[in-house]
Amino acid sequence: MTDSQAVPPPPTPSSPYLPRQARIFVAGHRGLVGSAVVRRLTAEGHEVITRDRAALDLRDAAGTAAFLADVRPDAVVLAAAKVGGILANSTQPVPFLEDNLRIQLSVIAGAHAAGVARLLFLGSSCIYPKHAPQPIREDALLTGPLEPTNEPYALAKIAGICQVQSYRRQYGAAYISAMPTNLYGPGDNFDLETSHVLPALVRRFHEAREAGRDEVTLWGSGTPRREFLHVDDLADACLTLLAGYDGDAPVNVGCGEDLTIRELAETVADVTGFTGRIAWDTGKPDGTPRKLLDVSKLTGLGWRPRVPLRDGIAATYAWWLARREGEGPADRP
Ligand SMILES: NC(=O)C1=CN([C@@H]2O[C@H](COP(=O)(O)OP(=O)(O)OC[C@H]3O[C@@H](n4cnc5c(N)ncnc54)[C@H](OP(=O)(O)O)[C@@H]3O)[C@@H](O)[C@H]2O)C=CC1
Ligand SMILES: C[C@H]1O[C@H](OP(=O)(O)OP(=O)(O)OC[C@H]2O[C@@H](n3cnc4c(=O)[nH]c(N)nc43)[C@H](O)[C@@H]2O)[C@@H](O)[C@@H](O)C1=O
Repeated sequence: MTDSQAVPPPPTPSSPYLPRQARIFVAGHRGLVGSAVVRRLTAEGHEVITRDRAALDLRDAAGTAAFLADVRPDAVVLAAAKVGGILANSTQPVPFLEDNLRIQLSVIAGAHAAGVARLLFLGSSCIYPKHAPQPIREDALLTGPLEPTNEPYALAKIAGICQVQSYRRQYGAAYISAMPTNLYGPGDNFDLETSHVLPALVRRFHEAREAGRDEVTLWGSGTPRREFLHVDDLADACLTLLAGYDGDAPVNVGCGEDLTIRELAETVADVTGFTGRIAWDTGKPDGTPRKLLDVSKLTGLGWRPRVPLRDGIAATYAWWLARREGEGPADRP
């Protein structure tokens, strides 16, 4: 059990930006982030509106605008996106660029046309330059070249920030952007080809132990540093921002600490009970060397991360095992 499950976060005070009775459309509600945001908003007593992708493809601007005009939510959380780890980003640049641009255009423009007063757009820490000074402040945006493995995705996200800022500037819309670091938790993608590193490691070590293998090969050199935030902490941050932030600049969301991929691997091996050797396939990309976020803007609003990394990994491992036993293959559709 994670800390956040054991002790519920304090209720967010009712705010002019997000009244207690606000009806909120969460785009991407089946994903890692969207499902956590739905849990958190529901716990706060909000009415949450969702649509499955089969009923509404958010790349369809006309369909999305019609849906939003019909439902008229008070607020939108845009957590729908084409998302994946370093390999998926490298091998599928077209949907990482185009799907994300199209989803953002549909949802943000559709929300404004429907009179939606409040919107939170989720970007990613990969928007910052590859060699940005660490920890990375929000004003590092557009100060240098991007990391090539996820440049199409990063450019789509930068366009999303600019779109939000443009609606603020031209129409005075109270739309805002958050830039989360690498996330993990229940609801994550455990497909080894498309996932991020943390769920991939959980699965690799578990399956190696189960099969009695004494070596696991991971990607890259193990030297890049990453910051990992539990998705329940991210959901709390989304509430903090929706209730208390109305600025032009995106706001970083991270835990303020990072570690090497090798250190992460050792922790995950320990949690999953794998005692064999860890090998590194240096033919696979490392990606950006480091992307630790400066989170002083968010902590200045009173938010704090609550889930320690090791506890969060153990809870995520338990979630994946339970889901696997209950529902067959752990991969998402
Ligand atoms: N995971 C991470 O480490 C990080 C994530 N983020 C950001 O957080 C947000 C959410 O990411 P995350 O939850 O991890 O991603 P997931 O892949 O877990 O979830 C994405 C969601 O978007 C939905 N979606 C994708 N395309 C469409 C579409 N065309 N129409 C309708 N729905 C669609 C998916 O639907 P379906 O379930 O049907 O596939 C899914 O529910 C993204 O903006 C991402 O950039 C930022 C930093 C790190
Ligand atoms: C959130 C962020 O996520 C992506 O960036 P990333 O942080 O580089 O992504 P990642 O989690 O996939 O990898 C982190 C590190 O881990 C190493 N690594 C080792 N072994 C495995 C492994 O088995 N799988 C994966 N995926 N990585 C591995 C891997 O080589 C890399 O050095 C962006 O594309 C973009 O989508 C984005 O915004």
